[in-house]
Amino acid sequence: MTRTPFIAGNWKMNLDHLQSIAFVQKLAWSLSDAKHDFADAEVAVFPPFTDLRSVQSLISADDLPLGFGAQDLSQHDSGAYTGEVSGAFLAKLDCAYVIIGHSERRQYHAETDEVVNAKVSAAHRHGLVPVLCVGETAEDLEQHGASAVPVAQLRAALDGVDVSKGLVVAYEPVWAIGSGQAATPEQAQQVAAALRAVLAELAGDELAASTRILYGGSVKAANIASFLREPDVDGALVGGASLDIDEFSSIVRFKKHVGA
Ligand SMILES: O=C(CO)COP(=O)(O)O
Repeated sequence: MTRTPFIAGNWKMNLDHLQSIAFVQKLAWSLSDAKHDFADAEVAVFPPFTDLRSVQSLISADDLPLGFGAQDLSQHDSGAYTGEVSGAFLAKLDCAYVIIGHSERRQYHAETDEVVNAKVSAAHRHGLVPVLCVGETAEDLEQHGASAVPVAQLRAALDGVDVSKGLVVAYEPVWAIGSGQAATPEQAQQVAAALRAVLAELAGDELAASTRILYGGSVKAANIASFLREPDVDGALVGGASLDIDEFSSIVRFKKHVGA
């Protein structure tokens, strides 16, 4: 079973819609000279909601080899939910993906496992592929080891969910996010393998073998190859380094080390 490597850039709350246009143009230019290297990797950006229309127009007008998605969605489809954004609206903007359950949403916006589960279903109702984030805090790591919390979060998020509707899992240890201290490739592999075992149990071996599991947390050009060499790590969810065009395109180029 081959899984196409996936390099995803989570811009978080950075770049307004005008900046996003200049950024995507430069990124596409920077990637174009590496086309032969990344032809079989998938690259996607996750801009703020307000940029999505601009990014969509640019990517479709110039037929750029980039996917895109949103950083969150509402668990509801429409109605009196001030400030929320429906998956239906994201689908209308051609988003392929939506990040769900990022630790910053869990931490600063009190998103529980139940809310994350409802959001995964909402994404599926609208044909969006969730990029489902799970990960342990430093405290969890110390008390329970690396896998326990991510595995529990995955089980809760997928309770009652039909995984065949599409799923990408991102393992992001909270302590590694924005800290400059990435997990070791061995830890990323250990947790990715544990997550894949849960997918096999819930959805069968075939779906587990075809679902991409990303690592996220202080990924940069200097360490991407070490993660992609691990058999169960299929790509990266990149935060800070996705805002630096040279760094992000170097990360994308490193995909050629997969399976090396
Ligand atoms: O949270 C992340 C991606 O979703 C990772 O962020 P950094 O790459 O900045 O550590």
